[in-house]
Amino acid sequence: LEFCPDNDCHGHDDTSPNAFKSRWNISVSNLMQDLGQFRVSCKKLLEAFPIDVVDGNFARPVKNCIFSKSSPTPLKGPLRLAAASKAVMEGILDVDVAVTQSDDFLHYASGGRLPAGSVPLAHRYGGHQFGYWAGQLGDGRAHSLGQYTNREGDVWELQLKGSGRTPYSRSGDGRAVIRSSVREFLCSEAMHSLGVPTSRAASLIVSDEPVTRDRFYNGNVKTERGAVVLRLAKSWFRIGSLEILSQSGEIDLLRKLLTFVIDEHFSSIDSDDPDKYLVFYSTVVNETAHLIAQWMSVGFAHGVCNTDNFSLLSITIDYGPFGFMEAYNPDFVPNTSDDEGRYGIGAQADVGRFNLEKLALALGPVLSQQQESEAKSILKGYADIYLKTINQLFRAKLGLLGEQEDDGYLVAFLLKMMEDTRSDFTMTFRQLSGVSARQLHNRDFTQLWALEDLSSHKLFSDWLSMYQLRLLRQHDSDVHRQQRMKNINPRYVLRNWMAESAISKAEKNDFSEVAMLHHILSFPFVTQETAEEAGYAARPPLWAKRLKVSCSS
Ligand SMILES: Nc1ncnc2c1ncn2[C@@H]1O[C@H](COP(=O)(O)OP(=O)(O)OP(=O)(O)O)[C@@H](O)[C@H]1O
Repeated sequence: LEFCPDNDCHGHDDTSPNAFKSRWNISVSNLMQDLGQFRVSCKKLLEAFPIDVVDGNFARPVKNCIFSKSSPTPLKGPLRLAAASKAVMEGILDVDVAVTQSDDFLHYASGGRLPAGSVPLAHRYGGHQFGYWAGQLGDGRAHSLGQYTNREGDVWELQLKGSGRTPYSRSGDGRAVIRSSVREFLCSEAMHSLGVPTSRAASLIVSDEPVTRDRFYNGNVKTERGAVVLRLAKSWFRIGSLEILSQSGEIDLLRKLLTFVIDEHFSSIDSDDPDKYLVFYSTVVNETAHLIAQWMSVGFAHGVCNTDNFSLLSITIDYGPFGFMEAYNPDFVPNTSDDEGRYGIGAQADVGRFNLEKLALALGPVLSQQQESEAKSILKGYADIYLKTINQLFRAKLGLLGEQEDDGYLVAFLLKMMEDTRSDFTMTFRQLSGVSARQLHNRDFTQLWALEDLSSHKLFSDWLSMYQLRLLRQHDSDVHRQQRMKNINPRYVLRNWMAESAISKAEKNDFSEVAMLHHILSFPFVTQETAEEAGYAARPPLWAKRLKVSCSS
């Protein structure tokens, strides 16, 4: 409810700037209304690191730098604003969201014009992809515009994604299509509202520029259209940012980057501590375990957990072929590109450990032998941190207070029944949040479709008796339990079919459904009339089963 003053918010359809202003009753006096005043700085990044200044965005191997200077290639017009996040524009960038309606904004947010102070940069990184070292990757279609320090004093790094070739584009065209850009815009904002650490998205601009993609890698090449997302994060550095320096023996630069990241983003680490890299490692291990547990608690499968997509700040980055699990299935794979299920939902915690092992290897050259062995012990603790966190999160999802001996069993029992009955992950927890003790007692699940599915399990009554007993033992009011549960079990997540429906309209320049989803998913815990009418909490439509998500973007 962060940005909505109306506690009973049932969604709002009118997303025009005037409607925004009257609805939120905001004062725009201290928000920038003229984009000419918006200023970023690249000073810190330019001063901290050697920069590759070779001119031109031609693909090449790059050495001894962290960034290359690289200018965006403006999207070919006509340009259209497909979506803007008021929360990001006003809450982070101090800019009145009404300016997104201007012609100027279309150019600033798609690479045609640069904000004051910007020296656009492409970041050099590498990574392990699907288990193997892939060598130099880097921002092949993203440009960092610079850092913005907002009124709160928070520093955010702005990036355009889909803004043209860079030295890291390899054989790529530097573009992103509407389909994947709508997904990134909607999902990163939705994840924020779910309380999951993530990059943010300010806007989505679409163009008529033709972009060809072989969507399912089957030779069926189609022309789509290019789009650019203006996105931001406190930092875009990834595990792969360190790996490339370590792999290519650039150890001074590795130290420099580590010092920068620690000084800027890990304020609790003492820069004089001889174990600072180890403390840094331990923090990333801890936070990555938490992040993946949070993904699991909302049924989110990232889809491409390569080390170049794992942030050093442990935020979710790179929204590609992700998916929210519907029917509960620990083997759920959100896309058609991962035949082996390497990045299936149930494999994410293990893949997290694999990536953290690669991080430890990348740190190897700056660690003593003793520290390297301590890093190994730290990684051994990862599983415990993950299990402790996930148990906590799932206990909370069931409304349990404190921790009792059989809680783990109660959760595991429920998940097994969900797997057997293929009950919907999101709605099973959500509907459990809404049932009273009396309804539980009477097994009254009328119109609660996910619970009806679940209760078809032959052991459901046994589980329910255990659950009721557990609730009775915690001497909690029914109302409080339900409220707690409703605040953490979302009613709406970005299901693939919802995104697909909005995308097919956006591809015809109708952005109404993107706006509606964006708004609804900003309040995922609040029942909203528009969302109910759209069927977002109903059983997924049959056509949803035929949908496929590809990695091509
Ligand atoms: N169309 C493209 N043109 C140039 N480079 C590309 C293109 N698509 C992907 N790449 C590059 O391939 C690598 C892997 O792509 P991936 O899809 O994981 O990243 P991304 O979505 O482009 O970027 P990010 O992780 O910043 O969101 C990255 O180095 C990326 O920049």
